[in-house]
Amino acid sequence: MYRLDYFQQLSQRIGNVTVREQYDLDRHDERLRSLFVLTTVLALFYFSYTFVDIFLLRDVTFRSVLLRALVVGPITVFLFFYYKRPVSIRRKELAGVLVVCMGTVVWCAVLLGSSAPGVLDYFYAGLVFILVITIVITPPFEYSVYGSLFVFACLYTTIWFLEGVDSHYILNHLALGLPTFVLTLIANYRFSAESLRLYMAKVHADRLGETLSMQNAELEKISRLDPLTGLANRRALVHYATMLFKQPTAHKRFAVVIVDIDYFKPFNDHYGHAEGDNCLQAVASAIRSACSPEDLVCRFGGEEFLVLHSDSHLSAHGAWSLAEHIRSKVANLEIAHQKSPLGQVTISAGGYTAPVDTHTKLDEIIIAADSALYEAKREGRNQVRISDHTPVDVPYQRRL
Ligand SMILES: Nc1nc2c(ncn2[C@@H]2O[C@H](COP(=O)(O)OP(=O)(O)OP(=O)(O)O)[C@@H](O)[C@H]2O)c(=O)[nH]1
Repeated sequence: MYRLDYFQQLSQRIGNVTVREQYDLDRHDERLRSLFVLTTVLALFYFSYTFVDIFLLRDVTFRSVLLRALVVGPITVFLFFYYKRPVSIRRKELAGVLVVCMGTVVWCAVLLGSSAPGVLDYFYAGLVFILVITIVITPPFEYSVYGSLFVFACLYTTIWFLEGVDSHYILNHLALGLPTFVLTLIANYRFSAESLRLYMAKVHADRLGETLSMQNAELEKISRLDPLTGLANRRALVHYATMLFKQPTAHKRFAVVIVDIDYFKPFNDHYGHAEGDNCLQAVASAIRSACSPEDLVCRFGGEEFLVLHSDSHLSAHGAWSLAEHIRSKVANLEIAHQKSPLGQVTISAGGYTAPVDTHTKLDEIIIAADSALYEAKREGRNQVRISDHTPVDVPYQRRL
């Protein structure tokens, strides 16, 4: 039996646990809910049959009431309490099957003492116990097999002791009992295997979903990074600025500083493109180290960088200090540049500072900061300028 596909699948592993353990854990609540409902319905049926006993088997009425009330009743109550205990759903289902087996024994015991003529017709109802164990409760397949085997054995042992039974009756009974036993077990297997297949499909879909969302997060991260310098790119800048300006905190200010490497074309022409790339990387990390971790530092263009800094007490002087700090960090790299009148790689920086406002437009701020940068370039490079003009006044415009 344990070679069946269903069991092989159950013994596979999902991470540290087996499929069986995970399946039981994940579907505990759903299976328990249906156990509660089914047990209630079955108990109602079972106990209402006391009236059938009274009507059909008058000679065993007392026995019927006594056994149901003193044996099956307390066991059923106990079963409901057991369902609430923190044990695996498999055990609860097994407990359900055991109670049905117990109910069968009691039912057979009631019938055994009767000499009423209707008992032989009534005995056919015993097959319902098999239906309950295989199809109604649909416990795990193995419990279904053991449970229905027990019920089958119990019924066909009892049958010999009923009054008025002959071999024709037993054969007739078997003609219905045997197919019921086998076919309902097959139905249980198909149901169990199909539920497991659907569950596994869901597990795979969930896993795929997790992998995809991790990959998406990774792609999202990559799509916001400049591959050469590892800094944020323009896309990240737009995202960050949108978030910053969307929720202005009272009295919060911001500064944008645009940093441009001086005489970078001659550097590239003289030292080559690869050396130009190394220089860009070194300048990028110098800028990053001059800023705080909360600042957005992005590669804005070829040899241009942009810093977006926000601070409640930021003044034009604060923005100037930040830009100046960046300038000196780059100067301290002391990267030789024979084609620059300054003899080494330097930067010029232009900044703009203003209060954070929902009406702030990133392109207007950049125009203002760029205007300051233009001034720093014009005045000899390797220096910083900060503007706090309204951006519309600026004479120099650039594309974003
Ligand atoms: N190595 C390298 N060079 C780049 C990259 N992106 C842009 N550049 C170069 O950067 C140079 C920019 O030169 P310009 O805009 O003329 O500016 P500049 O020579 O620095 O002059 P000023 O800014 O006025 O001091 C060009 O030669 C571009 O080819 C890059 O990713 N790697």
